[in-house]
Amino acid sequence: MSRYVQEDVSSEEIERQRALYGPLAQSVRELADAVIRTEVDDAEIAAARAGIEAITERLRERQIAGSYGVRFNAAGEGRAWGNAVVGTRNPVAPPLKVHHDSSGRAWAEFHLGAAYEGPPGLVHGGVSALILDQMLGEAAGAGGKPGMTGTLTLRYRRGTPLGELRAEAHIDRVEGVKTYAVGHVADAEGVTVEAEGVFILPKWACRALEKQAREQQDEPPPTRFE
Ligand SMILES: CCCCCCCC/C=C\CCCCCCCC(=O)SCCNC(=O)CCNC(=O)[C@H](O)C(C)(C)COP(=O)(O)OP(=O)(O)OC[C@H]1O[C@@H](n2cnc3c(N)ncnc32)[C@H](O)[C@@H]1OP(=O)(O)O
Repeated sequence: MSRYVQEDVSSEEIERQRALYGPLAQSVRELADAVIRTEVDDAEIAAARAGIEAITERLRERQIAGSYGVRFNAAGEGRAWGNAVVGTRNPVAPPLKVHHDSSGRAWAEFHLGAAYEGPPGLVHGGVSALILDQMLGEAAGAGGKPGMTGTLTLRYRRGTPLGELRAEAHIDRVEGVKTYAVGHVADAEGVTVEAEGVFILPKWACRALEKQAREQQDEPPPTRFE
């Protein structure tokens, strides 16, 4: 089943939901950080666990079947709120607020805390790959050619400290359905991880985009999601 969902919701309703679910996810991020770092006594841990399980049960009373997917409204606004990097509703996502320009550039400033640790005090290499996968994909989408990651190559130049970071990406070149993008993660001292990747507009999406273009004539299809 496709997780690209067309929903008839207004921009106002999207804003209402963002204001509701964004802070909920943020509270759970705080919880994850607190769980890693707490030093309270055993009885407090047991009580906290019971409280958390009760809340989980309340939220489970009504659930989406499956994952959140990507939801579009009639205005072409796309919501990838379950996305592991940018998802407004996903507590696992830092989340990154990605800025774009139409030349195929994407950038974000963000904070990675204790939940993203690999080597002591440093960001897990897989987390850096996760972030760069998204950022290079966002650059490809910003340039008008969204795609699935075909190949992603990383060079870890030095450890990335947990804390305030910046990621950037841009399109290097486009060859048909393949968009080559490059980017990096940096701390205040400079680049820590470099990435290059090829993002491929899948055959099924080519067909969907052609159909959409036929239906909407000159309106460009949505290529970015937040
Ligand atoms: C209504 C609009 C919809 C738009 C939808 C776009 C979706 C993106 C959305 C949102 C962007 C936001 C940002 C997200 C960022 C995160 C992205 C991820 O994490 S993606 C998850 C990880 N990646 C996978 O799971 C891919 C799994 N692989 C596949 O699905 C296919 O293999 C795919 C789509 C990559 C290619 O399949 P084929 O059937 O469409 O095309 P074939 O004919 O095989 O290849 C086309 C060309 O690409 C090359 N190619 C194929 N696979 C390659 C690869 N792995 N590496 C390099 N080149 C590859 C081929 O050699 C061919 O090149 P030649 O035309 O001959 O020059």
